[in-house]
Amino acid sequence: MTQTYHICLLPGDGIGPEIIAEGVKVLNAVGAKHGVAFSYTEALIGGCAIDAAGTALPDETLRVAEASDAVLLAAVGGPKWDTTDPEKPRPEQGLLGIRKALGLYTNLRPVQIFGALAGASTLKPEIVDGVDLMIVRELTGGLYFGRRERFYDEEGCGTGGVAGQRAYDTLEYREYEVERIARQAYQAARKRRNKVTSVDKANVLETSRMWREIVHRIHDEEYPDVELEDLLVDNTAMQLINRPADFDVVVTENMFGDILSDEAAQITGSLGMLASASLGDGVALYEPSHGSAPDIAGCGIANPLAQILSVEMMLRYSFDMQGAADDVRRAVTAVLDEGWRTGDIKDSDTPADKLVGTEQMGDLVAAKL
Ligand SMILES: NC(=O)C1=CN([C@@H]2O[C@H](COP(=O)(O)OP(=O)(O)OC[C@H]3O[C@@H](n4cnc5c(N)ncnc54)[C@H](O)[C@@H]3O)[C@@H](O)[C@H]2O)C=CC1
Ligand SMILES: CC(C)CC(=O)C(=O)O
Ligand SMILES: [Mg+2]
Repeated sequence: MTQTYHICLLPGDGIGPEIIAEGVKVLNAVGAKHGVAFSYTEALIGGCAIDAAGTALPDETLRVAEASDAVLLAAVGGPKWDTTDPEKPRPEQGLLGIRKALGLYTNLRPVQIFGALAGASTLKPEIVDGVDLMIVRELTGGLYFGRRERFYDEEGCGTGGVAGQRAYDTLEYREYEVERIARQAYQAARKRRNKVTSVDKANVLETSRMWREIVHRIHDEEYPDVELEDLLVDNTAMQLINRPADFDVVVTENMFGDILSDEAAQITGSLGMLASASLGDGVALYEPSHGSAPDIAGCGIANPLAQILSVEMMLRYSFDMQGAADDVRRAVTAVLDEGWRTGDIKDSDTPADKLVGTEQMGDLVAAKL
Protein backbone atom coordinates (compact mmCIF):
# COMPACT_ATOMS: atom_id res chain seq x y z
CA MET A 1 0.00 0.00 0.00
CA THR A 2 1.27 3.48 -0.85
CA GLN A 3 2.45 5.44 2.17
CA THR A 4 0.43 8.68 2.46
CA TYR A 5 1.55 11.65 4.54
CA HIS A 6 -0.96 14.32 5.56
CA ILE A 7 0.29 17.86 5.19
CA CYS A 8 -1.28 20.93 6.75
CA LEU A 9 -0.88 23.78 4.27
CA LEU A 10 -0.78 27.35 5.57
CA PRO A 11 -0.41 29.73 2.60
CA GLY A 12 -0.97 32.87 4.69
CA ASP A 13 -0.67 36.29 3.06
CA GLY A 14 1.13 38.26 0.35
CA ILE A 15 3.27 35.99 -1.84
CA GLY A 16 2.34 33.05 0.43
CA PRO A 17 -0.30 31.44 -1.84
CA GLU A 18 1.95 31.89 -4.90
CA ILE A 19 5.03 30.21 -3.46
CA ILE A 20 3.30 27.44 -1.51
CA ALA A 21 1.71 26.20 -4.76
CA GLU A 22 5.23 25.59 -6.07
CA GLY A 23 6.23 23.77 -2.87
CA VAL A 24 3.24 21.46 -3.31
CA LYS A 25 4.08 20.92 -6.98
CA VAL A 26 7.59 19.80 -6.07
CA LEU A 27 6.38 17.65 -3.15
CA ASN A 28 3.93 15.84 -5.45
CA ALA A 29 6.59 15.32 -8.11
CA VAL A 30 9.19 13.94 -5.71
CA GLY A 31 6.55 11.84 -3.92
CA ALA A 32 5.49 10.24 -7.23
CA LYS A 33 9.10 9.39 -7.97
CA HIS A 34 9.63 7.79 -4.56
CA GLY A 35 6.28 5.99 -4.27
CA VAL A 36 4.89 8.22 -1.51
CA ALA A 37 1.62 10.19 -1.66
CA PHE A 38 0.88 13.49 0.07
CA SER A 39 -2.60 14.68 0.98
CA TYR A 40 -3.27 18.29 1.93
CA THR A 41 -5.58 20.21 4.21
CA GLU A 42 -5.41 23.97 3.84
CA ALA A 43 -6.04 26.23 6.80
CA LEU A 44 -5.99 29.93 7.61
CA ILE A 45 -3.25 31.82 9.42
CA GLY A 46 -2.21 35.46 9.61
CA GLY A 47 -4.02 38.35 7.97
CA CYS A 48 -6.39 36.17 5.92
CA ALA A 49 -7.43 34.44 9.17
CA ILE A 50 -8.05 37.80 10.83
CA ASP A 51 -10.31 38.76 7.93
CA ALA A 52 -12.21 35.46 7.98
CA ALA A 53 -12.30 34.61 11.67
CA GLY A 54 -11.17 37.68 13.60
CA THR A 55 -8.04 35.96 14.91
CA ALA A 56 -4.63 35.25 13.36
CA LEU A 57 -4.64 31.64 14.59
CA PRO A 58 -8.11 30.07 14.55
CA ASP A 59 -8.59 26.94 16.72
CA GLU A 60 -9.43 24.99 13.58
CA THR A 61 -5.99 25.77 12.11
CA LEU A 62 -4.27 24.44 15.19
CA ARG A 63 -6.45 21.33 15.12
CA VAL A 64 -5.54 20.64 11.47
CA ALA A 65 -1.84 21.27 12.17
CA GLU A 66 -1.79 18.97 15.20
CA ALA A 67 -3.52 16.19 13.26
CA SER A 68 -1.04 16.38 10.35
CA ASP A 69 2.29 14.64 9.75
CA ALA A 70 3.93 17.98 8.96
CA VAL A 71 3.01 21.62 8.37
CA LEU A 72 4.09 23.64 5.34
CA LEU A 73 3.75 27.36 5.90
CA ALA A 74 4.50 30.21 3.48
CA ALA A 75 4.35 33.64 5.16
CA VAL A 76 2.04 36.01 6.99
CA GLY A 77 1.54 39.76 7.25
CA GLY A 78 1.05 42.82 5.12
CA PRO A 79 0.20 46.52 5.20
CA LYS A 80 -3.52 45.81 5.35
CA TRP A 81 -3.13 44.54 8.90
CA ASP A 82 -0.29 46.80 10.06
CA THR A 83 -1.33 48.64 13.17
CA THR A 84 0.33 50.14 16.21
CA ASP A 85 -2.83 49.62 18.25
CA PRO A 86 -2.05 46.89 20.82
CA GLU A 87 -5.75 46.00 21.02
CA LYS A 88 -5.95 44.99 17.34
CA PRO A 89 -4.90 41.50 16.14
CA ARG A 90 -1.74 41.21 14.02
CA PRO A 91 -0.95 38.46 11.48
CA GLU A 92 2.42 37.74 13.11
CA GLN A 93 0.59 36.62 16.28
CA GLY A 94 -0.61 33.63 14.25
CA LEU A 95 2.92 32.56 13.44
CA LEU A 96 4.21 33.08 16.96
CA GLY A 97 1.12 31.31 18.29
CA ILE A 98 1.52 28.18 16.19
CA ARG A 99 5.26 27.96 16.98
CA LYS A 100 4.46 28.11 20.68
CA ALA A 101 1.45 25.77 20.52
CA LEU A 102 3.38 23.10 18.63
CA GLY A 103 6.43 23.54 20.90
CA LEU A 104 8.72 24.37 17.96
CA TYR A 105 11.70 25.57 19.96
CA THR A 106 14.38 24.88 17.31
CA ASN A 107 14.55 26.81 14.06
CA LEU A 108 17.18 25.54 11.63
CA ARG A 109 18.16 27.98 8.91
CA PRO A 110 20.80 26.55 6.56
CA VAL A 111 22.80 29.18 4.71
CA GLN A 112 24.48 27.61 1.70
CA ILE A 113 25.83 29.01 -1.51
CA PHE A 114 24.66 27.40 -4.71
CA GLY A 115 27.76 27.70 -6.92
CA ALA A 116 25.78 29.20 -9.80
CA LEU A 117 24.62 32.05 -7.56
CA ALA A 118 28.02 33.29 -6.38
CA GLY A 119 27.61 36.30 -8.68
CA ALA A 120 24.17 37.12 -7.24
CA SER A 121 25.54 37.81 -3.78
CA THR A 122 26.23 41.38 -2.83
CA LEU A 123 29.55 40.15 -1.42
CA LYS A 124 32.62 39.40 -3.54
CA PRO A 125 32.74 35.82 -4.94
CA GLU A 126 35.97 35.03 -3.03
CA ILE A 127 34.25 35.97 0.26
CA VAL A 128 31.13 33.85 -0.32
CA ASP A 129 33.03 30.89 -1.76
CA GLY A 130 32.41 27.83 0.44
CA VAL A 131 29.82 29.41 2.74
CA ASP A 132 27.91 26.61 4.47
CA LEU A 133 26.55 27.50 7.87
CA MET A 134 23.54 26.55 9.92
CA ILE A 135 21.77 29.04 12.15
CA VAL A 136 20.16 27.26 15.10
CA ARG A 137 17.71 29.81 16.39
CA GLU A 138 15.78 29.43 19.66
CA LEU A 139 12.18 29.92 18.55
CA THR A 140 9.75 29.93 21.47
CA GLY A 141 11.40 32.15 24.09
CA GLY A 142 12.97 35.56 24.51
CA LEU A 143 11.60 38.95 23.58
CA TYR A 144 8.95 37.72 21.16
CA PHE A 145 7.18 35.86 23.95
CA GLY A 146 7.99 37.95 27.04
CA ARG A 147 5.69 40.12 29.10
CA ARG A 148 5.03 43.44 27.41
CA GLU A 149 3.00 46.51 28.16
CA ARG A 150 2.30 50.00 26.91
CA PHE A 151 0.65 52.59 29.12
CA TYR A 152 0.46 56.28 29.91
CA ASP A 153 2.67 57.20 32.87
CA GLU A 154 0.98 60.21 34.46
CA GLU A 155 3.64 60.58 37.13
CA GLY A 156 6.63 60.21 34.82
CA CYS A 157 8.19 57.81 37.34
CA GLY A 158 11.98 57.88 37.28
CA THR A 159 12.09 60.90 34.95
CA GLY A 160 11.62 63.69 37.45
CA GLY A 161 7.99 64.01 36.41
CA VAL A 162 8.01 63.89 32.60
CA ALA A 163 4.63 62.34 31.88
CA GLY A 164 4.13 60.34 28.69
CA GLN A 165 3.71 56.92 27.14
CA ARG A 166 5.82 54.03 28.42
CA ALA A 167 6.32 50.62 26.90
CA TYR A 168 8.43 47.58 27.67
CA ASP A 169 9.12 44.10 26.30
CA THR A 170 10.89 41.55 28.44
CA LEU A 171 13.68 39.21 27.42
CA GLU A 172 13.52 36.11 29.58
CA TYR A 173 14.96 32.62 29.28
CA ARG A 174 14.77 29.60 31.53
CA GLU A 175 17.60 27.13 32.04
CA TYR A 176 15.86 24.22 30.29
CA GLU A 177 15.18 26.37 27.21
CA VAL A 178 18.87 27.15 26.79
CA GLU A 179 19.93 23.56 27.58
CA ARG A 180 17.72 22.05 24.88
CA ILE A 181 18.69 24.50 22.12
CA ALA A 182 22.37 24.09 23.02
CA ARG A 183 22.00 20.31 22.60
CA GLN A 184 20.37 20.84 19.21
CA ALA A 185 23.32 22.97 18.13
CA TYR A 186 25.95 20.46 19.29
CA GLN A 187 24.11 17.59 17.65
CA ALA A 188 23.87 19.55 14.39
CA ALA A 189 27.60 20.38 14.60
CA ARG A 190 28.56 16.72 15.02
CA LYS A 191 26.91 15.98 11.67
CA ARG A 192 28.70 18.92 10.06
CA ARG A 193 32.14 20.44 10.72
CA ASN A 194 31.94 20.05 14.50
CA LYS A 195 32.08 23.72 15.42
CA VAL A 196 29.54 25.86 17.30
CA THR A 197 29.56 29.63 17.59
CA SER A 198 27.30 30.74 20.43
CA VAL A 199 26.06 34.28 19.88
CA ASP A 200 24.99 36.49 22.77
CA LYS A 201 25.34 39.94 24.29
CA ALA A 202 26.93 38.76 27.54
CA ASN A 203 28.78 42.05 28.03
CA VAL A 204 25.40 43.68 28.71
CA LEU A 205 22.47 41.30 29.16
CA GLU A 206 21.83 39.02 32.14
CA THR A 207 19.96 36.53 29.93
CA SER A 208 23.09 36.34 27.77
CA ARG A 209 25.36 35.69 30.76
CA MET A 210 23.10 32.83 31.81
CA TRP A 211 22.95 31.63 28.18
CA ARG A 212 26.75 31.55 27.96
CA GLU A 213 27.16 29.67 31.25
CA ILE A 214 24.63 27.00 30.25
CA VAL A 215 25.94 26.60 26.70
CA HIS A 216 29.41 25.99 28.17
CA ARG A 217 28.18 23.57 30.85
CA ILE A 218 26.29 21.45 28.30
CA HIS A 219 29.39 21.53 26.12
CA ASP A 220 31.78 20.42 28.87
CA GLU A 221 29.45 17.73 30.25
CA GLU A 222 28.00 16.28 27.05
CA TYR A 223 29.77 17.49 23.89
CA PRO A 224 33.44 18.21 24.77
CA ASP A 225 34.50 16.98 21.31
CA VAL A 226 32.72 19.91 19.60
CA GLU A 227 34.68 23.14 19.14
CA LEU A 228 32.89 26.01 20.90
CA GLU A 229 33.42 29.75 20.61
CA ASP A 230 31.45 32.72 21.96
CA LEU A 231 30.82 35.79 19.87
CA LEU A 232 28.95 38.96 20.77
CA VAL A 233 26.02 39.61 18.49
CA ASP A 234 27.21 42.95 17.14
CA ASN A 235 30.57 41.46 16.25
CA THR A 236 28.79 38.46 14.69
CA ALA A 237 26.80 40.77 12.41
CA MET A 238 30.10 42.15 11.16
CA GLN A 239 31.98 38.82 10.93
CA LEU A 240 29.16 37.26 8.90
CA ILE A 241 29.92 39.77 6.17
CA ASN A 242 33.68 39.69 6.74
CA ARG A 243 34.37 35.93 6.87
CA PRO A 244 31.09 34.00 6.38
CA ALA A 245 32.83 30.79 5.30
CA ASP A 246 34.42 30.39 8.76
CA PHE A 247 31.07 29.68 10.46
CA ASP A 248 29.63 26.20 10.89
CA VAL A 249 26.78 26.12 13.44
CA VAL A 250 25.62 29.43 14.91
CA VAL A 251 23.34 29.07 17.94
CA THR A 252 21.51 32.04 19.33
CA GLU A 253 18.37 33.36 20.98
CA ASN A 254 15.17 34.16 19.15
CA MET A 255 15.54 37.81 18.09
CA PHE A 256 19.28 37.70 17.39
CA GLY A 257 18.64 34.64 15.19
CA ASP A 258 15.82 36.39 13.36
CA ILE A 259 17.99 39.36 12.49
CA LEU A 260 21.23 37.48 11.74
CA SER A 261 19.45 35.02 9.46
CA ASP A 262 18.09 37.76 7.19
CA GLU A 263 21.63 39.13 7.02
CA ALA A 264 23.07 35.69 6.30
CA ALA A 265 20.44 35.09 3.62
CA GLN A 266 21.74 38.02 1.62
CA ILE A 267 25.13 36.32 1.48
CA THR A 268 23.48 33.58 -0.61
CA GLY A 269 22.08 36.12 -3.05
CA SER A 270 18.56 36.59 -1.74
CA LEU A 271 16.23 36.12 1.19
CA GLY A 272 14.18 34.19 -1.34
CA MET A 273 16.70 31.33 -1.08
CA LEU A 274 16.63 30.77 2.71
CA ALA A 275 14.59 27.78 3.88
CA SER A 276 13.89 26.79 7.46
CA ALA A 277 12.65 23.96 9.64
CA SER A 278 10.91 24.65 12.93
CA LEU A 279 11.22 21.58 15.11
CA GLY A 280 10.00 20.46 18.52
CA ASP A 281 9.08 17.09 19.94
CA GLY A 282 5.94 16.57 17.81
CA VAL A 283 4.65 17.80 14.45
CA ALA A 284 7.21 20.03 12.71
CA LEU A 285 6.65 23.11 10.57
CA TYR A 286 8.61 24.12 7.47
CA GLU A 287 8.71 27.73 6.35
CA PRO A 288 10.84 30.06 4.26
CA SER A 289 12.80 32.52 6.39
CA HIS A 290 11.38 35.51 4.55
CA GLY A 291 8.09 37.29 5.02
CA SER A 292 5.07 37.87 2.80
CA ALA A 293 6.91 40.34 0.51
CA PRO A 294 3.88 42.63 0.00
CA ASP A 295 5.90 44.76 -2.42
CA ILE A 296 5.82 41.96 -5.03
CA ALA A 297 2.69 40.02 -3.97
CA GLY A 298 0.33 39.15 -6.83
CA CYS A 299 2.97 39.87 -9.50
CA GLY A 300 3.99 36.23 -10.05
CA ILE A 301 7.67 37.08 -9.65
CA ALA A 302 8.50 35.85 -6.12
CA ASN A 303 11.26 33.31 -5.77
CA PRO A 304 9.70 29.99 -4.66
CA LEU A 305 13.06 28.32 -3.92
CA ALA A 306 13.08 29.05 -0.15
CA GLN A 307 9.68 27.34 -0.01
CA ILE A 308 10.88 24.45 -2.18
CA LEU A 309 14.03 24.04 -0.09
CA SER A 310 11.77 24.02 3.00
CA VAL A 311 10.04 21.04 1.37
CA GLU A 312 13.50 19.45 1.09
CA MET A 313 13.92 19.96 4.85
CA MET A 314 10.48 18.42 5.47
CA LEU A 315 11.49 15.30 3.56
CA ARG A 316 14.70 15.06 5.60
CA TYR A 317 13.49 15.87 9.10
CA SER A 318 9.86 14.70 9.21
CA PHE A 319 9.86 11.75 6.83
CA ASP A 320 13.49 10.61 6.81
CA MET A 321 13.30 10.53 2.98
CA GLN A 322 16.95 11.41 2.44
CA GLY A 323 17.01 10.24 -1.20
CA ALA A 324 13.97 12.35 -2.05
CA ALA A 325 15.44 15.35 -0.23
CA ASP A 326 18.70 14.92 -2.15
CA ASP A 327 16.68 14.79 -5.37
CA VAL A 328 14.99 18.12 -4.59
CA ARG A 329 18.34 19.72 -3.88
CA ARG A 330 19.82 18.28 -7.06
CA ALA A 331 16.84 19.56 -9.06
CA VAL A 332 17.21 23.09 -7.66
CA THR A 333 20.96 23.01 -8.30
CA ALA A 334 20.44 21.82 -11.90
CA VAL A 335 17.88 24.55 -12.63
CA LEU A 336 20.24 27.22 -11.26
CA ASP A 337 23.19 25.71 -13.13
CA GLU A 338 21.19 26.02 -16.35
CA GLY A 339 20.95 29.72 -15.63
CA TRP A 340 17.25 30.09 -14.74
CA ARG A 341 16.64 33.01 -12.38
CA THR A 342 13.82 34.84 -10.66
CA GLY A 343 14.32 38.61 -10.43
CA ASP A 344 15.84 38.58 -6.94
CA ILE A 345 18.73 36.25 -7.92
CA LYS A 346 19.52 37.52 -11.38
CA ASP A 347 22.74 39.38 -12.02
CA SER A 348 24.01 41.56 -14.82
CA ASP A 349 24.94 38.46 -16.88
CA THR A 350 21.43 36.92 -16.74
CA PRO A 351 19.95 36.92 -20.28
CA ALA A 352 16.34 38.09 -20.52
CA ASP A 353 15.15 34.66 -21.72
CA LYS A 354 16.42 33.05 -18.50
CA LEU A 355 14.39 35.32 -16.26
CA VAL A 356 11.35 33.38 -15.00
CA GLY A 357 8.41 33.90 -12.69
CA THR A 358 7.29 31.97 -9.62
CA GLU A 359 5.26 29.33 -11.42
CA GLN A 360 7.81 28.71 -14.14
CA MET A 361 10.58 28.27 -11.54
CA GLY A 362 8.43 25.66 -9.77
CA ASP A 363 7.75 23.91 -13.11
CA LEU A 364 11.47 23.81 -13.92
CA VAL A 365 12.36 22.22 -10.56
CA ALA A 366 9.49 19.71 -10.73
CA ALA A 367 10.50 18.74 -14.28
CA LYS A 368 13.95 17.68 -13.00
CA LEU A 369 12.40 15.17 -10.57
N1 LIG B 1 7.68 34.13 8.53
C1 LIG B 1 6.85 35.13 8.24
O1 LIG B 1 5.70 34.91 7.93
C2 LIG B 1 7.37 36.50 8.27
C3 LIG B 1 6.50 37.52 8.05
N2 LIG B 1 6.96 38.80 7.96
C4 LIG B 1 5.95 39.81 7.63
O2 LIG B 1 6.01 40.03 6.22
C5 LIG B 1 5.63 41.37 5.93
C6 LIG B 1 6.69 42.04 5.06
O3 LIG B 1 7.89 42.16 5.82
P1 LIG B 1 9.26 42.68 5.20
O4 LIG B 1 10.00 43.33 6.29
O5 LIG B 1 9.01 43.41 3.95
O6 LIG B 1 10.09 41.31 4.90
P2 LIG B 1 9.98 40.31 3.69
O7 LIG B 1 10.85 39.17 4.03
O8 LIG B 1 8.57 40.00 3.36
O9 LIG B 1 10.62 41.09 2.44
C7 LIG B 1 11.88 41.74 2.50
C8 LIG B 1 12.37 41.99 1.07
O10 LIG B 1 12.74 40.75 0.48
C9 LIG B 1 11.99 40.49 -0.68
N3 LIG B 1 11.62 39.07 -0.69
C10 LIG B 1 11.22 38.33 0.37
N4 LIG B 1 10.92 37.10 -0.02
C11 LIG B 1 11.14 37.04 -1.34
C12 LIG B 1 11.00 36.02 -2.32
N5 LIG B 1 10.59 34.79 -2.01
N6 LIG B 1 11.31 36.31 -3.61
C13 LIG B 1 11.74 37.54 -3.95
N7 LIG B 1 11.90 38.54 -3.06
C14 LIG B 1 11.60 38.29 -1.78
C15 LIG B 1 10.76 41.36 -0.60
O11 LIG B 1 10.23 41.65 -1.87
C16 LIG B 1 11.31 42.57 0.16
O12 LIG B 1 11.90 43.46 -0.74
C17 LIG B 1 5.45 42.06 7.29
O13 LIG B 1 4.09 42.08 7.57
C18 LIG B 1 6.18 41.16 8.25
O14 LIG B 1 5.71 41.21 9.56
C19 LIG B 1 8.28 39.10 8.03
C20 LIG B 1 9.18 38.10 8.26
C21 LIG B 1 8.81 36.73 8.45
C1 LIG C 1 7.27 37.73 11.66
C2 LIG C 1 8.08 37.27 12.83
C3 LIG C 1 7.15 36.78 13.90
C4 LIG C 1 9.02 36.17 12.53
C5 LIG C 1 10.19 36.40 11.65
O1 LIG C 1 10.55 37.43 11.18
C6 LIG C 1 10.93 35.18 11.36
O2 LIG C 1 10.65 34.12 11.90
O3 LIG C 1 11.89 35.26 10.58
MG1 LIG D 1 12.53 37.21 10.22
